[in-house]
Amino acid sequence: MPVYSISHVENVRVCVVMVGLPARGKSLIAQKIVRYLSWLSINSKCFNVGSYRREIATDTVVDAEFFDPKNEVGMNYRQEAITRATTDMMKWFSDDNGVVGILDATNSTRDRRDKILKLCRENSIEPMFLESFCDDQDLIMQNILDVKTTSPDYLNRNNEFAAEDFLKRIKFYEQVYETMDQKADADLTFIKLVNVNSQIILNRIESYLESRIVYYVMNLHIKPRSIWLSRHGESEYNLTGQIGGDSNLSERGWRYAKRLPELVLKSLGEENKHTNLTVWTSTLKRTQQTSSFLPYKRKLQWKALDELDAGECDGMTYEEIEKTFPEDFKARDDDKYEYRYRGGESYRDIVIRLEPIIMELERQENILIITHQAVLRCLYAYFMNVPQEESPWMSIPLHTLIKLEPRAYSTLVSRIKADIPAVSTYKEKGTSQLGELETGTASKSRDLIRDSELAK
Ligand SMILES: O=P(O)(O)OC[C@H]1O[C@@](CO)(OP(=O)(O)O)[C@@H](O)[C@@H]1O
Repeated sequence: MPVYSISHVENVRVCVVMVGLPARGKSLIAQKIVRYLSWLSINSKCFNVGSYRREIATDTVVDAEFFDPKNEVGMNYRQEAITRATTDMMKWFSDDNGVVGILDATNSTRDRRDKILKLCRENSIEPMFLESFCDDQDLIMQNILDVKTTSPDYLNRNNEFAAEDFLKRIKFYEQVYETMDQKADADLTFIKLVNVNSQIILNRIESYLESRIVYYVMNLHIKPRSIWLSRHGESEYNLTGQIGGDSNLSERGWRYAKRLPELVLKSLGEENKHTNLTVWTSTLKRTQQTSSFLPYKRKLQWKALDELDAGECDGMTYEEIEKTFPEDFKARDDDKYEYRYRGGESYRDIVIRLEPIIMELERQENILIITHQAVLRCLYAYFMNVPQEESPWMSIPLHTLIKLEPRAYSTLVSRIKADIPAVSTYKEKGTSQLGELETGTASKSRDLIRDSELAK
């Protein structure tokens, strides 16, 4: 049976129109919304007007003066770029069943916003304006240094030139910028974030989909932090190849539990060794036993982090499942993301129950999560933007600590192996056999996670 999501039930299509001066983190917010909604299977796409402008304005110098509102050449190119972006977006809504399109540009004047509004209304798309208003000079400078100095606009330019030129560009935009206003824009649906989220103004949020986006952006923060992910140590069920259950750790699993504090310290590095982590586990014994030697006071159990419920297959090996329920076994291999165990769950079901976890993770700072193979795949897929058809097939070996460092436009991944062997719990498509013993040190070619991998 198909599982419906909000976008099927409501039949609403939303165009999120970003608003704000340059260097206000608009692109970052836009990309995060797309990643979050895509993870929830809501068809969403970002249309970055700057990329369109770079494609067309190739025969002119693009420096700060290009953005002078009195510069006719610049204005023409910018007009052409927004026209192309909105045309592509409308085409995407109709041809590709788009649900949430994000128009990532400054959209800084009321005149420009009125035109977009009109276009949305003509195409029966709900416009929702999302302004990032920021007058905190430190935040602005940080954004310029983090992002703009690496922008394609400043290829082969040094950072000093880039920062100075960019400040000039902002000055030109300030001449015409009109912020969203509760009186002047009273009829519009909008969210106004003031200095990231120190103040949030909401106006006419109507659909459920819009309210999900509001709730998500309200929880975002930009403080640097890391998230550590680990499967529990090898369990007794892992040794016998049985799935599910609530078994204890094996002798090697306990060894991993004892080694884990050392791995975490190594990953924190000397200068951060006193960082206080919060540890999240599932309610199952194997994750709690794995966390038992960690010196951190705050340890929380989440039911939502429990392993995929295998229903009638709980406690069976893959071979037994293939013999007892051959059709189910094949159906799962054919579409592992959607397949729901008899009386149990699918990967899609896990994603749905993990949503509050993702929301809380966005709010929190340094968290170490000890959970299970399927759950970890889903969490990893969110941070690394892994497509649905791939995520259930990712190999996430036992006895390995993964560190994620969310950055402006990517998430940095590193991992430390404990050097304690463990069985493989990885089953390839088309077989009921599990892989060979993991040595706990070597990387396997099928691993989708590579050291220092970057995900857009
Ligand atoms: O989706 P697949 O690849 O079957 O992986 C999920 C399975 O991983 C297992 C191990 O085989 O996780 P875990 O080690 O956390 O118990 C099973 O319990 C679970 O059903």
